[in-house]
Amino acid sequence: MQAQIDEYVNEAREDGVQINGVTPRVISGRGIGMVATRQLEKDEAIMTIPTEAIRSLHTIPHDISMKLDPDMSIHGLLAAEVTLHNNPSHIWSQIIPTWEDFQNTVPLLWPEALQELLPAEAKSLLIKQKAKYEADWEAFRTGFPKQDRQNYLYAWFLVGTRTFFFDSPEMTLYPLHDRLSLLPVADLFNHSATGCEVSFQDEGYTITTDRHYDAGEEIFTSYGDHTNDFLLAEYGFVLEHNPWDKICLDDLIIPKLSATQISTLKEKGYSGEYLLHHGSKKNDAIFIALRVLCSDIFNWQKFEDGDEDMGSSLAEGIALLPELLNEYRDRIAEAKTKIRKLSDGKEAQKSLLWKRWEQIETIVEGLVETQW
Ligand SMILES: C[S@@+](CC[C@H](N)C(=O)[O-])C[C@H]1O[C@@H](n2cnc3c(N)ncnc32)[C@H](O)[C@@H]1O
Repeated sequence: MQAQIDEYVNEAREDGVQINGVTPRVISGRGIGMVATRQLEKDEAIMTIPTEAIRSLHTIPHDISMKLDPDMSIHGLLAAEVTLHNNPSHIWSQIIPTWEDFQNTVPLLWPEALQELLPAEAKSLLIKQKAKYEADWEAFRTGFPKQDRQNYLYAWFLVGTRTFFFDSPEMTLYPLHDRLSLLPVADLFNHSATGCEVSFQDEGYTITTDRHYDAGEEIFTSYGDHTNDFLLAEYGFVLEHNPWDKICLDDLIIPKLSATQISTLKEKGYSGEYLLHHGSKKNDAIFIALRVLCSDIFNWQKFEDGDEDMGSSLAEGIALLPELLNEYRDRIAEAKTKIRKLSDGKEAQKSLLWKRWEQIETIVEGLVETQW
């Protein structure tokens, strides 16, 4: 594999990519990652990718884009190009994750019985992801009717898990989440909660060290301040230590809300994603939902005017938490029992899901002790 990785790097260098003090290596449990080849100091530019090497909307070949819906997402277009031009003998095809790698880790490719057991945040992300994929697939198969659904899904995931945020002027017509680009070699950085800085200027991208690194250390970028449910649904992994991790209480709170409470919360933009962690603020969606839950009439005007406690509705909302967390403990135990008994699904899939529930259990136990 290292020979293919080296060839991929050499090809990128020919396209103007500059690599300084780092190199890709196979890393146990993480596919390929970037490693320091020497001691690196903070603020060193370890990689530059010139604009000519960036693949995005502007590089989609005309013979592909002309057959596709002009409103198709950039994600969908890049996946179309990867599907149609993916040449198995090309070096990129030899180093990227396989279909089986994705099947093991990415919930969208798991059996439904296992998807049903995802925690609330991951499950709601999965629903959105399915809708996006179906829209892109529909557009792709309309333009290219002979193409295979699985090949497109594979390409769609490759793109989804290895693209960078690209904020060029032509991107302004697209939603933020779809302003995507593919960058050679930079797509081999793995994620950690904090990592090297990725910046974009007119000349291209630069990746700069965020701290000192010793030779041999793995070098990460951060894909964002994501929870482990997000990382699981979007990228197919969870971090062991994730300061951005949160638990989602939607499944416990929403069924307890009346229809009127649900519509009031929706109207005010708090219809879900009731996430809780040690650092949750009193004006986060979860506390607002809890306050609405225990007040007959929630006075939004007073709340929006900054009346923090409004006749102690905050204290009443907080008082609901111990019972909710206890209920969550039962849900966790139930989910773990179901995973253990499930005949569907591969061991790798089940053990990743199990691990996520164990992490949630640890968070819940910590939150039970928290004084709000
Ligand atoms: C941009 S690619 C990074 C390169 C990738 N490891 C490879 O072999 O091609 C993103 C993918 O790498 C893996 N990954 C990234 N960060 C990881 C981490 N901290 N732990 C485990 N897997 C990680 C996940 O499979 C993710 O979807």
